[in-house]
Amino acid sequence: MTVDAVDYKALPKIELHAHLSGSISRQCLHEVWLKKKENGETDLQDPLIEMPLGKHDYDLKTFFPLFSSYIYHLVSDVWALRYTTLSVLSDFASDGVVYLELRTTPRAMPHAGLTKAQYVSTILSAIAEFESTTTSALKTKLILSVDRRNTLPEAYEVLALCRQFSGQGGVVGIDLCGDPAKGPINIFTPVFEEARRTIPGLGMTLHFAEAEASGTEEELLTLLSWKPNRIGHVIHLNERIREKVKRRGGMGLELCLSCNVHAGMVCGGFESHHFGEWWKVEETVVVLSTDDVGVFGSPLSNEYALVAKHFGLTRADICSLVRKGIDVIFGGDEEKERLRALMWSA
Ligand SMILES: CNc1ncnc2c1ncn2[C@@H]1O[C@H](COP(=O)(O)O)[C@@H](O)[C@H]1O
Repeated sequence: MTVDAVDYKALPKIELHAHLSGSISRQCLHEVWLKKKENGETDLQDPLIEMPLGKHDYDLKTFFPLFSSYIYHLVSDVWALRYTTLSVLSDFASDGVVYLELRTTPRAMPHAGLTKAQYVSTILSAIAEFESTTTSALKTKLILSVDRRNTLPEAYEVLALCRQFSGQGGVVGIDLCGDPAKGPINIFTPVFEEARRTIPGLGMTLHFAEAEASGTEEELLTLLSWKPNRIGHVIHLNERIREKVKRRGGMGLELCLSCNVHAGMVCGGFESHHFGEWWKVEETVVVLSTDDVGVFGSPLSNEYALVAKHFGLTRADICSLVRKGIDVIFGGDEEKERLRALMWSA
């Protein structure tokens, strides 16, 4: 059978690197805007004008302000948070995602009287609502992100929320994300070390070598010293760091092709993407991810189609790639069993 015969949407897939606010479709943002406009609650421009359909070429300079100066002003109350979360879940489910680890930076919404803990519990309630009211196979867990722009006390707040909502609560991991031009990140060492030491079963994933500025050997050695289970993007690393990543054994690599290509984070287009270098490396586990499907416009099914096209993966390669990802999820052994039963073996 040729690779063209794979139905990438129907292929049961796992998504491990998706930022909640960046995964909201423009149509959904437009619906939120319409309601706020009707209620006289916003002066913002229509999302379909601010972020026209088909525009995906945000680079690292234009990308981060999109959140702080636009999306966060639209998703600014419990109603919008619940509405957009349900829409994101529904989009992943319709794309054939059966297991999702959604990540988000806890955000208080003072005008709506929402604390960071209520932000997290609103999202967890939306996940529970989605799972109890649809027939979809999608199961979703949450990862809480520390932003590189955070202060140390803010990072400790994220840690406290991980503690509060981990276990049966639905939070399965902690992340470091945000603008790679901001730093240094070594101020967060005690937070991530404490997460590792004191919250049993909490996974750790870190944005790693995303840009030249965040790819210094000093930063990458610090990040590796926190002992992450997974790292994201993995672009600007030298041979020594590459060897260390391999030597760690079983490290998950969350690779986001469309994001990296559209944002100009890699040179040479899809066929030069470092997926080509990593996917056959036995010591690591590559997991294709969307990062911000609302911004970059490529659903996970398309990411699989892209690697098949640009790197010649066969149907068997695709099935084995997607199944291998199960080993590095944070959702526990029972979930791994469910996924092994669901995933196609070839
Ligand atoms: C290029 N890829 C990326 N690199 C680093 N951080 C990223 C990111 N994509 C998204 N974020 C982080 O996620 C936040 C939005 O989602 P949440 O409000 O947390 O759900 C952004 O503000 C940014 O800090």
